[in-house]
Amino acid sequence: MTQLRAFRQQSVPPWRRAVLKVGSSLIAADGGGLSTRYALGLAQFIAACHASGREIVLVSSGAVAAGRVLLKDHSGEDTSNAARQAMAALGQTQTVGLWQRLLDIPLAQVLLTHDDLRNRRRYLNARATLGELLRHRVMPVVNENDTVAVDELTLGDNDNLAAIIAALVDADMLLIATDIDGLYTADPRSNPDAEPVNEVPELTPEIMAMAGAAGSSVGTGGMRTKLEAAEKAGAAGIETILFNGRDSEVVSLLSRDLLHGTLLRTRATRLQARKYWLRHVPAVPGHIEVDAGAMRALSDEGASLLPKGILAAEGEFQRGDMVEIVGPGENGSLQSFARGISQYSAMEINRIARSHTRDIKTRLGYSFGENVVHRDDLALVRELDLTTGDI
Ligand SMILES: Nc1ncnc2c1ncn2[C@@H]1O[C@H](COP(=O)(O)OP(=O)(O)O)[C@@H](O)[C@H]1O
Ligand SMILES: N[C@@H](CCC(=O)OP(=O)(O)O)C(=O)O
Repeated sequence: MTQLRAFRQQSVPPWRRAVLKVGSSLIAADGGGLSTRYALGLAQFIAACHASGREIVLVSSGAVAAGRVLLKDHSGEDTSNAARQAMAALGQTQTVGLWQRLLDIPLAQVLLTHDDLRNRRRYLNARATLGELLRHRVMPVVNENDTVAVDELTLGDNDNLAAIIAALVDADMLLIATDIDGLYTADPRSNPDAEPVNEVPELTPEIMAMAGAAGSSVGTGGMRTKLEAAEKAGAAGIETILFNGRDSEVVSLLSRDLLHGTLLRTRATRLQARKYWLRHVPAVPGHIEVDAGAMRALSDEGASLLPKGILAAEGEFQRGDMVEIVGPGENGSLQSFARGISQYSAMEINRIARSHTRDIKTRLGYSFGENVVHRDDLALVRELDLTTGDI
């Protein structure tokens, strides 16, 4: 490749929690299995972030590339799904092992499929688990659950998964480390005149058209899936950074919040995006009725809804459903003043209504946490009226 124009230096917007996606092209050199060559610099970056109190969820590819080398004698050039899935299963332990060797931080393996995240109950469970891990300062290392996710394995799309995880954990930033300096106006491997794109204020069809396929033999999605990921993250109000994880100087500057790469901005703020989403997810028939104290706490104090203030649940909704929250209105009537995602089904709520949070476990035999509706999953009707939806 001829010498391309360099990316200029710019500041990284402030962040505290980020999802870092590391592609196969970084932890598995072409065809040679796993290598610490580039992973080491990225691990140092992670360690520096961790030491400064920041939180990172690592989405690491590389399982297939790692497993391929180990299965070589058996599979040869076998590219059937089953063979690739076997490679992924074999390579996954190696991938997490590699990160654990390089990092003095406890790591937790999390394998997910897109299907898991489309299912609202599993989505809540995954969110709770990741939240709990981060609270304990453990770094989750996420990959697709390739054993069951044939679609993902065919498409090889950890970029999009990373964006969904970023929204799931309410990250401030999506960091995508790859084998190229950033986005160019065209794939530089076939267009030597391609120009660097330092900043994308908004993802337009013209920008999307710049993306080509994967450049290396181990990478799968190419620039296209990275831009799709940025679009998804952007819709959740999260900005994306693309940078070259092979360039030790670039990685080390990133620890000092200096970027040589592409910053993909979003016009939506996280709050706007969340309220927009809360407004547009259809509510199921049914509601949670709360007392005047809970209504005040939710409306005026920004509190989450606890069982103590709940009088009853109506309808047959399930954990993860969006429901109306009603409280005392004029002349003894009920007034709908908020909507939110319920952590408990209607049946469960009726068993824990009026009780103290510490009694949830005794009453149900299990607990999904103290909040029946978490503040982040709740929007007041008056806020929804103010939201224009124009984001
Ligand atoms: N417009 C573009 N700008 C930069 N890279 C591009 C572009 N279009 C296609 N690419 C290719 O995308 C590759 C990165 O994607 P990929 O190989 O899937 O990496 P990873 O394993 O990190 O996911 C680059 O090496 C490059 O060849
Ligand atoms: N889940 C698979 C591949 C996922 C994938 O998206 O790969 P990449 O394009 O290198 O990020 C693996 O770990 O090998």
